Amino acid sequence: MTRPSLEAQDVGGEIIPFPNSAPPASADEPAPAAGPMQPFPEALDGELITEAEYERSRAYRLAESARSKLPAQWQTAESARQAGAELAGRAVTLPVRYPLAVGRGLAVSARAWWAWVRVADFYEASRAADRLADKWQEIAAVRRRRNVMSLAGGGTAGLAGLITDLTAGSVPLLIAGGAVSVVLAVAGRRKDGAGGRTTRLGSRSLAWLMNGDHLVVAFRDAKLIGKDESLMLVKAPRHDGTGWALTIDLPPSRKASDVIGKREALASALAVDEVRLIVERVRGDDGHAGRLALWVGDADPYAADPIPSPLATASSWDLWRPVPFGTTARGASVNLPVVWTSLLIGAIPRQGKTFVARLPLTAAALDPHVRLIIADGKGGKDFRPFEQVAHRFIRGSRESDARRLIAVLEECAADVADRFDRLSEMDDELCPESKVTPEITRDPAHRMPLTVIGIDEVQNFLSLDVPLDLDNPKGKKVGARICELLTYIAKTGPAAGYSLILATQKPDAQVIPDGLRGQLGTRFALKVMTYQASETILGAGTYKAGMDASKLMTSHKGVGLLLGADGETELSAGDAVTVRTHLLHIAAIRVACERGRALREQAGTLTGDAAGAHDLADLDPTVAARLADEVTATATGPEPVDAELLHELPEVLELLADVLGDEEHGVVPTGELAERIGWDVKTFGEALRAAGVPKLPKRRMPGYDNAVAVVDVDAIRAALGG
Ligand SMILES: Nc1ncnc2c1ncn2[C@@H]1O[C@H](COP(=O)(O)OP(=O)(O)OP(=O)(O)O)[C@@H](O)[C@H]1O
Repeated sequence: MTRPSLEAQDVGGEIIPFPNSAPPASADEPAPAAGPMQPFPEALDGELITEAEYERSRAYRLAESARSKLPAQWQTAESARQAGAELAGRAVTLPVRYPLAVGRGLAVSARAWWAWVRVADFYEASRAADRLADKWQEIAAVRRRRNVMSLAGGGTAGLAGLITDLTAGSVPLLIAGGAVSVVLAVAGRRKDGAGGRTTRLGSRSLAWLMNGDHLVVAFRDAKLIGKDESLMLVKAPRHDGTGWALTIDLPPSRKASDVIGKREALASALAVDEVRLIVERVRGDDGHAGRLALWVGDADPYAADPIPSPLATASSWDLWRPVPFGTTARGASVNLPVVWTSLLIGAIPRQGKTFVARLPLTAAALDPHVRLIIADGKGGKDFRPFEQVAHRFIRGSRESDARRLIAVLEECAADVADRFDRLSEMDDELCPESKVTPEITRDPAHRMPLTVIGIDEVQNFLSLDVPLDLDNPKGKKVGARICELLTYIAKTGPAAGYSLILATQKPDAQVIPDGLRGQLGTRFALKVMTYQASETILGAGTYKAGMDASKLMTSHKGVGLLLGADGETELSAGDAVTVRTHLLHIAAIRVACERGRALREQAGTLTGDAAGAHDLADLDPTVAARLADEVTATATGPEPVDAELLHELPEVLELLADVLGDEEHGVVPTGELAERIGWDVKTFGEALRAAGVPKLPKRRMPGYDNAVAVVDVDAIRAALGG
C-alpha cells in the first residue's frame, strides 16, 4: 500500500506559470487583455511513499525529537564520545580531587560560619551607613546569641555522635561523615568550567561548547559579560540538522548589539570560524535589547552549492513584489525590494557583482509594465540579453556612450519632474499619497511605468574627466554631470517609480561621492579588501556595529551583506544580513528576457531601443531650464546623511566623552588619556588623528622627565561638537 506524503514547497506565490500569459498560439487567437497580474495559487510538491518508508521516517522523527531534549553534549555521537571520555577522566582522578574538594569545602564552610557568627553582613552595612555606634549593642547581642548557638550545636552533635557510637557502632557515624564530606566537596568544587579554547590536546565538538557552562565561560573570555555575570538560556541548544541554535538573555547591564559588534571575539572564544557563527538580536514582542539568537553551523554554510534563482523558471514577475535574492546561512529566503529604493552593489572584481546586479534586472525584465534602462560600463556580453527588452541600452563607457547616458538620464530626470506634476493633479482615490501606485504604473494610459536604471561598473562613467561642453574645457566634466543626474533621480525618483541599481568594483568616496551614495537606500557589499571599503558601501558606523564585508572570504562568490539604510523597505537598517545570493546564468537570463519581450509585445509596452526607436526626444526648453536648476540644487545641496550616520561618533570620542572632566582644559599627556579609556597609546593616537584631533609636538609636562606626546582637550571637545 502507498501513502501519499505531501510536502509543501514554496515555489514563489508571485510566479505565474507561462501558459497563463503566453502569447497566442496563432494569429487568429485573440491576445489576452493586458492588465494587472494575478498571483498564482501556491503550488505543492510531493512524492508517494510506501507504508514501510512512512513508518521509518516517523520513527526517525520521533528519535530526533527525543534526542533534541537531551543536554547539548549528549545530542550527537561525537560530542557524546567526548562527554564520556571527559567523565571517565574525571572518575580516574576522583581519589585525588575529592579530598582536595572536601578541604576547600571545609575552608569555605568555616569562612561562612565565621561570617555568620560575627554578623558580618549587618556589621558591614552599619559601618557603610556610618551607624556602627548606634547598632553596636544590637550586633554584640546577636554575636553572643550565635556563639551560644554554635557551642550548643557543636556540643549536641558531639554528644549525639558519642551516643550513636556507643549504642549502634561506628557504621552510622561513617555514613553521616561520608554524607557531610559529599556536602563539603560540593561546596568546595571548582566552579570555573572549560571554555572554547583551553590548552588541551584535541578539539572539542560544537555540541560540547553549547553546554551552558561553557557558553558562559566563552562569553566571559570574549569580554562580553563580566566575571560574576551569567547568561539565561531562553531556548536550550538544539541541533537543527545543520548547526546548533539557541536563544539567550544577557545580564541586564549588557546589550545584544554589543555582542553582535564583537562577533569575532565570541567566535574565537567558541573556537569556530566566524562565518559559522550567526548572532542576531531577537526583536519584536518576543525579544528585547538583551536577547540574542545564536546559531553555530556544523560547517561553513556559504561553501555549499549555489542555489539556482527561481527567476530562471518564472514566466513573469510583478516587480512591486520583492525579488527572490538568496538565502541566509540558515536557509531562510531573502528577498530584495526594488520599488521605493535604490541599490548600490560593491565588491572587488570577480566576486559576483554582475551576477547580483542582474537578479533584480531580470525580475524587471519579466514584468512587462517595467521600463528598463541599462548601461553596461564594462561593455562585455554580461548584459546583452537585456537588449531585447531595454527601453535604453548603452554598452561600453567611451565618451560617446557617456554622452548618450547623460541624454538618457536627462530624459529620465525630466520624466520624474513631469510625473510629479501629473501625480499632483490626480484624484485622491487614484493617487492618495503623491506617489505612484501599482495601478498607476501598470496602466499604460498614465505613462508612468516603474522604471529601473541599472548601471554596471558605474565608476567608469562617474570618473570620466572630459569637459561636458567642449567649448569650455574648464567647465563641468561629463562624470560630474552623470553623478548629479543620478543623485537627482535617486533622491526624487523613488516616489515617481524610479529605482537605480548601481554596481561598482571601486566603492571609494571619490568615485561614488557621499551625496550619491547617501541616496541609495539599499546596499549590498560582497567581498572587499578593507573595512573602510566595506563602510563606503554599507555606510559609516557599520563596521563598529559588526558589519564588515572585508571579513567575507574570496571563495564565497555571490555572498555579501545586505543592508536597508533608508528605512523605506522591510530590510533592517540596523543589522545587515549575510546573503548567499541565487545563481542565475546568462543563458537563463536570455530566456527570461525573451519571455519579457513576448510579454511586452503582448501588453504593448515594448518601447525605445528594444522596439527600434533609438532617437531621444528633445527636451522642452522650459523643462530643461527648470531641471537644470533642480538637478544642480540637489547635487550641491546639503550633504545627505545616511540613516545610520546620524549622531555617529568615532568610538574614541564616544569613550573620551565619558571620561573627560568638565573643568579639564589645555594639553594633557596622550598616554594618560589613553589609559583612562583602556587603549594602547599608538591606537589611541591614530584614532584621534582619524577623528580630526590635530597632532601636537611633544613637550615637557609636570611629573615627566622627558618630553611626552600630548593632546589638547579643547580640540577633543571641538571634535565632539561642543
Ligand atoms: N551567487 C553566486 N553563487 C556562486 N557563484 C557565483 C555567484 N555569483 C557569481 N558567482 C561566480 O563568481 C564569478 C564572478 O562573477 P561576476 O562576473 O559577477 O563578478 P564581478 O564582480 O562582476 O566581476 P568583475 O568585477 O570582473 O566584473 C562568476 O564566474 C560566477 O560563477
